[in-house]
Amino acid sequence: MFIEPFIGAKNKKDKKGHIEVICGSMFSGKTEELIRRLNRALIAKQKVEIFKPSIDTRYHDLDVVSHNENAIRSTPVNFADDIILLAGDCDVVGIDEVQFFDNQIINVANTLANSGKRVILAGLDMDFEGKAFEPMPQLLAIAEYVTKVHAICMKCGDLASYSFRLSDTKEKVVLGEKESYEARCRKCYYEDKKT
Ligand SMILES: Nc1ncnc2c1ncn2[C@@H]1O[C@H](COP(=O)(O)OP(=O)(O)O)[C@@H](O)[C@H]1O
Ligand SMILES: Cc1cn([C@H]2C[C@H](O)[C@@H](COP(=O)(O)O)O2)c(=O)[nH]c1=O
Ligand SMILES: [Zn+2]
Repeated sequence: MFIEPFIGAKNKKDKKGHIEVICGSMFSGKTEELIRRLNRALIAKQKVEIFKPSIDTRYHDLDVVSHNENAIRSTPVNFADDIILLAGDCDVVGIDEVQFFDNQIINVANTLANSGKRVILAGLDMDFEGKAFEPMPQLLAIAEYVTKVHAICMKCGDLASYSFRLSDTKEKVVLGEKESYEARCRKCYYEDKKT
């Protein structure tokens, strides 16, 4: 379990910001872990703002919702830069589904952290083809703290780090849930991967 480097106790005016990234496959618990950290910051009476890309309306227009229906209120944004304007004077910024932002999210994360905020980003590290999901590799590079979480392989029950797409669609962005994707371990993912 991730132990927060500091939470509410530090003197606000000389607080240093930093970036945390939570990554992994679909169903690996990224959103649950994001919600857990944000709820703990709220308990510590920190001012928290949460964002998600407006493209992601799978469960709810406003809430960030995990696959097991944990939820936290968020602000959907069209562009990464909107987050700078909307974050205001908060202490903690949480962003879910970061893989759906363009590379400007890297500058946004740095700007927020450099202004003293704790920035927590959650998203897919790989797409359905088993390739890096930009801009995640760059976010991993600039983060002070990285957590990779794992799902359970739907074929063999081992730990899973791949998101296997059940349909033949080749577009990179296809929103979906259990009807469209399965968490798989390396072996089970490559056994059935379409070339
Ligand atoms: N194959 C799976 N492996 C692990 N958890 C799964 C799986 N399929 C469904 N779940 C559910 O998904 C939850 C995690 O959901 P969530 O935090 O939204 O994941 P992510 O954001 O990584 O997609 C788990 O607590 C569990 O209830
Ligand atoms: C692998 C992969 C996934 N997606 C989509 C499918 C879901 O809508 C989200 C991921 O959600 P989660 O919270 O991580 O379960 O991304 C996609 O568009 N392209 C892909 O390659
Ligand atoms: Zn497997």
